[in-house]
Amino acid sequence: MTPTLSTHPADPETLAALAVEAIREEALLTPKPGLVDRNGSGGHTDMDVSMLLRSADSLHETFIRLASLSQQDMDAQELRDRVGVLGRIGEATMLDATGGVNTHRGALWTIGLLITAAGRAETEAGIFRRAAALARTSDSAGAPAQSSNGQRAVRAFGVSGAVSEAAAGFPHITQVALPALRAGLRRGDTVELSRQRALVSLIASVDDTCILHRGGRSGLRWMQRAARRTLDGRRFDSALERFAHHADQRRLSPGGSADLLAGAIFVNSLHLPQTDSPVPLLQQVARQEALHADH
Ligand SMILES: CC(C)(COP(=O)(O)OP(=O)(O)OC[C@H]1O[C@@H](n2cnc3c(N)ncnc32)[C@H](O[C@H]2O[C@H](COP(=O)(O)OP(=O)(O)OP(=O)(O)O)[C@@H](O)[C@H]2O)[C@@H]1O)[C@@H](O)C(=O)NCCC(=O)NCCS
Ligand SMILES: Nc1ncnc2[nH]cnc12
Repeated sequence: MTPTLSTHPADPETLAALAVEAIREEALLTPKPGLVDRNGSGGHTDMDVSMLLRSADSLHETFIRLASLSQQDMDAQELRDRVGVLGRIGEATMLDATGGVNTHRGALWTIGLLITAAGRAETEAGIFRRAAALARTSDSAGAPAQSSNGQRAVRAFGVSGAVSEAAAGFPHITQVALPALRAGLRRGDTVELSRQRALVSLIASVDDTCILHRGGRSGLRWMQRAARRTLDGRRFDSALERFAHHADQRRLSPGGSADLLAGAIFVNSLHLPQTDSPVPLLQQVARQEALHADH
């Protein structure tokens, strides 16, 4: 059963359970273009859905420890350094759980920053602001020693990758994924359909270094145009199936968009007020009701 958030500031256990659940829900969402889902391995040869679920579960302890940081007093630099230490332990634990396959490095980065921020922030805007400030603070341990596919793509194509997305306050979550997700739910679409539309909206606009690494600039252009056509077409569900089929065949995988979708699902599950203005009493009551109605 999906965990519920009954108090705020939230307790680390609940936040961690919601974070793991968000990553599991992204993995299970089917169909998805190029990504691992319940239908198969998409454009990948070294992962399947059970590996993704195992990887998500392996991050639970790291998320508890990240969320707990906000309960301790420390300055911004110490907080960033401790997040870095926990993040690297989390990456090693994930790689241990997957036999060395990079399943969720990006998800750990994105949700790791968001969960650290969520331990203290009382609004959604506050979470993104705190997470961005954390991402902009350099880690005293320095940059990761090993050059990644993502870093190579950032250098080769001059795009902004996972680090810049976070430093800018996750604009693709706040301005693309969350609005698409919520518009779908408001229209009465199913949760699954709303998440699929949010994912395809992300694919249409993110400079995803996973796609660039596999397919170069032309691969990214093809994915973004196919995503746009899928959103604009009349039958979203059949267009999505065709998109998924062709992306799988081309082995173009939007791993960055998948991680940002998981981040959006996580933040949405917190049911926090979206802005910093004082929360009207009625809204507080509505939030409590929403939390209880969800489960
Ligand atoms: C700072 C870190 C993020 C590491 O820095 P790095 O520069 O190495 O990061 P990147 O590689 O650039 O990005 C990391 C992952 O972020 C996802 N991503 C890609 N594009 C975007 C984007 N535009 N916005 C947001 N996120 C994005 C992506 O993750 C997914 O892809 C992974 C699979 O990719 P890959 O390894 O290339 O695998 P394959 O395609 O399968 O390879 P082949 O088979 O073809 O060889 C998968 O994990 C998805 O999650 C990027 O990979 C950060 O990690 C770091 O500093 N860590 C240190 C600890 C720390 O401070 N942590 C703090 C928070 S806990
Ligand atoms: N569903 C998925 N398939 C492949 N890589 C991913 N990274 C995060 N989620 C993923």
